[in-house]
Amino acid sequence: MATTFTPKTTASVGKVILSARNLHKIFKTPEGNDLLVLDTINLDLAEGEIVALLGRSGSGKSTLLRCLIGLISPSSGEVRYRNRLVTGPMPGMAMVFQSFALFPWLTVLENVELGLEMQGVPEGERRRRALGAIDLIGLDGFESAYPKELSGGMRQRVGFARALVTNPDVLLMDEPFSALDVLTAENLRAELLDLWEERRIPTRAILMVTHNIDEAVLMADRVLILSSNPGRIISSQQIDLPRPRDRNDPAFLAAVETIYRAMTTPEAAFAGAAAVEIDHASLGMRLPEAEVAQIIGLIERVEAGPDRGRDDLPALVAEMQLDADDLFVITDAAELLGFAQTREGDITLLPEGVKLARSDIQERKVIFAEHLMNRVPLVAHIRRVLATRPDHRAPRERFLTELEDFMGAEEAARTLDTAIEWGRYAELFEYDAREGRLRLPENGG
Ligand SMILES: Nc1ncnc2c1ncn2[C@@H]1O[C@H](COP(=O)(O)OP(=O)(O)OP(=O)(O)O)[C@@H](O)[C@H]1O
Repeated sequence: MATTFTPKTTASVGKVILSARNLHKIFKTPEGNDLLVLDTINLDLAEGEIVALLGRSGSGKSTLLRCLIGLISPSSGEVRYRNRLVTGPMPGMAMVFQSFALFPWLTVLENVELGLEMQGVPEGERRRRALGAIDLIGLDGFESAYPKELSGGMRQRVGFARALVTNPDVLLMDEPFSALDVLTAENLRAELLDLWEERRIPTRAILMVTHNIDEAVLMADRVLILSSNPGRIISSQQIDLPRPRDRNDPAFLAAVETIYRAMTTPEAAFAGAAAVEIDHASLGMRLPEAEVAQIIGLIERVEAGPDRGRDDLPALVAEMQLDADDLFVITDAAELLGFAQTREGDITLLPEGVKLARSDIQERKVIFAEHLMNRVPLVAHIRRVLATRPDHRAPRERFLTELEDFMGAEEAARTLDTAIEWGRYAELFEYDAREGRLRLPENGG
């Protein structure tokens, strides 16, 4: 990483429109334990700016957007929109969702009108404004179509039209382009930026959640990075590049590298990577959902690469045609397992990673097993429980229930499935998916 992006301090932004002060959000796990998801969030969204919010999966980005727009209340702290306390959805703010969130039984026009219906706008005006929004977002001719007749890109246009029809002062977007194919996403991004630049929409500030570093640098004036477990804002980078931005411009590439660096600090990386002691509390460590084949594939690729054992993450993303976020899941796993380290936007293999890359299949399993037992308390715990049972078997549910003390049900299932995949590969235990039962291997493993 040779070039360094030096953020300029000239932000042509106006007064604060939306702010969060000392915001905390705690969820209850099904077992009734507290899960701190957002910790002391202080955030200002000012007039004239597009802000992108980046963070690992599960860091709390969607939760933060939902608190900001008043869909859920913070556990403590406050959100203010134009200095008024936000206690529920209010006119002036609108949201675009990743999943489009359209009603399948309503036409395009009816879906778009819905935003206004909820605000009590009379029917005639509703129709007029909905047709205007449909026209603005390039959906004319599709007014009477149903969502199932539309492509993903057209559906998301409906999602945008439904938000824009309310003339939002603040637009919040939760990964609005991530479910679209590359070209469609690029096209919609450019159109939204045109509407914004040419002031064809009254929107004065945009906050967008994204997984995509390139997209953040392409669109945003400022990029915020949220850490995981709990989510804290750990970095704010100004992107003062003229628009339209050119991805090949060295300043653009330098900005991308700066964000990669910020995303590979220990705080940004997957929380739990440092928790290696086997105690009950660290059972609650979420595992990055990477498959063994992906972890080993990455390690082999880095070991065989031009720099033998070190590589640049943006270059890997480009070469492997992955989203940065998908790559981070794999690098987080490699880091957690003690095979590699990511710093300053680079991945470097540790000696054990090099050894793994150079070993044959059987040796790899042994190395993997050793690292799992030493560094993943959940795997060691499963082994221990199986070893102490007379029949050396235990249902998956038994561990799931235990994990749900620490995290939400979905997260618990994902973490357990990851531990099972890793442990099976390492031949530490076997799993019968049909019976939902784990057991020690016949030979004791
Ligand atoms: N209603 C809820 N009850 C309990 N836990 C929840 C709830 N909503 C979210 N969580 C938990 O809060 C954490 C943050 O979730 P959130 O969806 O905000 O993350 P995210 O950064 O948006 O993730 P992604 O990028 O994968 O969409 C996760 O651990 C999730 O399981």
